[in-house]
Amino acid sequence: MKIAIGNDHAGTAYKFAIVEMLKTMGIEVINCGTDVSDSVDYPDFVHPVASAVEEGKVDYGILICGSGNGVAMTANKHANVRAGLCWTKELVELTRSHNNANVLCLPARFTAKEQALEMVKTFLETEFEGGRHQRRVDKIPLGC
Ligand SMILES: O=C(CO)[C@H](O)[C@H](O)[C@H](O)COP(=O)(O)O
Repeated sequence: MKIAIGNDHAGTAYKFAIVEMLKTMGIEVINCGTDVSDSVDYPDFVHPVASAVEEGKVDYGILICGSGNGVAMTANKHANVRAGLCWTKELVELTRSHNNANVLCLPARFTAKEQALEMVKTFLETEFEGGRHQRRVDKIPLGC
């Protein structure tokens, strides 16, 4: 499995913790985020992750900013990207099982680091249910 990860200055510390965990799980990680805490603009670090998902270069994307909203809004501009903003394990289960999310967006300033790690694990372990959810996901793109 291959994952692209991106973050702004609010998500740097969480990014490093997530990358370390993913590597111990044997997952290849492409780091598209900033590695320092100097102020940056999140879209600059989101588009490379969303493009990698859109083009099928990675299986999933993970994005982290302060609230999670900016990265989610940016990623969802890309075709075939379904980015879900989650702050509980239950929301992660739902965004995978019902929405077939391929990008997980995390709010670093509103969740504990341990909880963020648990949410990433849940994201990778939860399967899309298909069925009625497939029909709905198929209707998400404009023009459908
Ligand atoms: O949460 C964010 C975008 O949705 C970003 O992390 C921004 O950093 C946030 O808007 C706060 O900005 P600041 O420059 O860190 O004060």
